[in-house]
Amino acid sequence: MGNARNIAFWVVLFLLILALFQLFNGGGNTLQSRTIPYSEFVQAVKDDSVSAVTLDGEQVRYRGTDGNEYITIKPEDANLTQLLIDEEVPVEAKQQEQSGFQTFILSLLPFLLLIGVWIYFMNRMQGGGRGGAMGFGKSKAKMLTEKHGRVTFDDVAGIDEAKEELEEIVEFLRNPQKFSALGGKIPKGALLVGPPGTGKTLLARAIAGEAGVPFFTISGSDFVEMFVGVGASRVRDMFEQAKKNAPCIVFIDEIDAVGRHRGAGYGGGNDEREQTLNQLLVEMDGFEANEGVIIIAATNRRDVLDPALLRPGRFDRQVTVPNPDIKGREKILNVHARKVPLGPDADMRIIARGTPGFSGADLANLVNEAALMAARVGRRFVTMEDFENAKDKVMMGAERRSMVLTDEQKEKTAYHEAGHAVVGLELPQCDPVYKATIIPRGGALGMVVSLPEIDRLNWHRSECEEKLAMTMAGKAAEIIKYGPDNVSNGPAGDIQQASALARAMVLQWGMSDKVGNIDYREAAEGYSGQTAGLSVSAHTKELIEEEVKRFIEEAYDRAYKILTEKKEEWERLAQGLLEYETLTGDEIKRVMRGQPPHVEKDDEDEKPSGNAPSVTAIPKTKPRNKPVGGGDMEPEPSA
Ligand SMILES: Nc1ncnc2c1ncn2[C@@H]1O[C@H](COP(=O)(O)OP(=O)(O)OP(=O)(O)O)[C@@H](O)[C@H]1O
Ligand SMILES: [Zn+2]
Repeated sequence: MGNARNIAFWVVLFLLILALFQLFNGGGNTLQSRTIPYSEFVQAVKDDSVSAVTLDGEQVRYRGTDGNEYITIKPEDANLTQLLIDEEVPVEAKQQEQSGFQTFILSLLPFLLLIGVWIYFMNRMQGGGRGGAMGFGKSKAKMLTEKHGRVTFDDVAGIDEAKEELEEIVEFLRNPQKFSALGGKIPKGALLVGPPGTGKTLLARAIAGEAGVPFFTISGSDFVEMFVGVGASRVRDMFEQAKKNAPCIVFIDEIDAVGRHRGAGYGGGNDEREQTLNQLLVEMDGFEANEGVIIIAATNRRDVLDPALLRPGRFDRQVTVPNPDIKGREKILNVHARKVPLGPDADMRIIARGTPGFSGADLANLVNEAALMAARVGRRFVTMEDFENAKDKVMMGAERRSMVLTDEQKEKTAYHEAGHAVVGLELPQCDPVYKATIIPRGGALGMVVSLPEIDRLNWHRSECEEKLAMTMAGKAAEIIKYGPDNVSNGPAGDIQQASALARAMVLQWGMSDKVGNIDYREAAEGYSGQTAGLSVSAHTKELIEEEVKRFIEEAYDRAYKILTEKKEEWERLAQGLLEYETLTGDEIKRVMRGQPPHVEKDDEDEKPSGNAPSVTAIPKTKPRNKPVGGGDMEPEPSA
């Protein structure tokens, strides 16, 4: 019994009693008027015991100073007007005659109103809203059935291991008797762990869809209420509902909202949350695995969960749902592309290649954006170009064609981006340059995109060095072209990327022989005063700084050298970008050779840029590959 619900109940009851009291008190006034002889009325007027009179033909009503109402009939010969004037008695306008019934209803009005309010309140508390959210003590779980669209394993792609691990649950739900007859141990709960948007909800729904059982969904944060006891009673109610509908699946999203380590709460013990969590534990222990209720919870913070949740008999099965790899991305794209008409050139493999770090939800969004782009220009199918644009939009923000750039800014951007591209193409270990553009997008004035052919998990030092050189090429280009005095803040994004990569090389990956194979990241945090860190000698600190700087400076010099050697090609590419604004990998190569970017169909046999290079994201330390060279900052007025 939710406390809050009780309080509300008593408040409403109190109001009702108050209303009834009022009714019998005040109501009496209008209902009981006493009829008196006219002479008595005249006497009352003279005695000043009349507060006001109402005239209605022969009938005179008046309220006496005693609070009662009287009625009298004026005899024909009496001069009432004169009497009222003499005695200065105010006359009130004649009231609308009301039937007895109307009067009755009217007097009941406040009472009815209160009943209405009361019913509304009780309804809200008991979840009168059909299939919808339930209030206070009731679980807020929403039940999804096949009416809401059936989701099956076919709709979930790219996370095959996770699917396999959950197959067993589907089997069990389809045929609980078979399992219990064999005395097999059925998991009561499974915990899906993984970053946002990787399809945890989808997976849980697919289990329900495959097994053909109802699916209850609730978010951990729905249990968290300010009233003590409400969360716990919601948990209880949720389990009751689930048992009634067994076999079924209960999905608790963001379980960390309730499931945080007890005692390690925010700002010291949170009674309500702990009580809720305890209730959850009690309920999970309280039902038998073969009752057919399976609890699936999702979190991206396994580390904060209370260990009690992970004990056998609770969420003893843990399934990792990672971001998809390149193959997985292709499959997910295909799943979502089923719903849109594709142009003949649309190749999901290439898109998968260009979207490392994208989650399933990001990819779904990408396909949707591409379809919108096609619709906007009135095409009936979605082309590769739409996908490209959608990808750039998702990654970098929308194109800002309307942004006014001076010719000078445009030219500088063109030389800067051409610098990245030329160095990227020159260095063999950089990822292939896929595209260069000087159309502003998001916060960047232009960018060079390079795509790894496969997801890169490890990096050699020489590759890192080449990547650094490509990143620093933008700045080198600006200096060669405009001189050190005229370098802009354009390379700010590059410098940030280069610093992050160089630091990782030195502090984390042991790529500096001088610093050695020691992970100094914690110490580096100490630098910025965040943590005490472990103590590092002043000498080592200097060494680290020196080495980070050396990697970057050497990369810069390398880029500078390449650009001076390849000055002509670079110049041609910059001019080409100024003319065409966006060039693909093949077009870039042609323009650099001094050919027109677009070739006639018949000699288009070149495969997408062979072994050309590029800089891209720093592996693992960066969430998503931002185009290198990309993120060139737009000049900020103040910066
Ligand atoms: N593996 C996948 N296969 C197909 N579609 C996917 C996949 N992963 C995500 N999606 C798409 O992304 C949408 C959102 O995914 P979902 O809500 O299941 O992610 P989630 O992991 O539960 O995220 P969160 O942790 O933010 O709740 C899905 O409805 C689906 O369209
Ligand atoms: Zn740049």
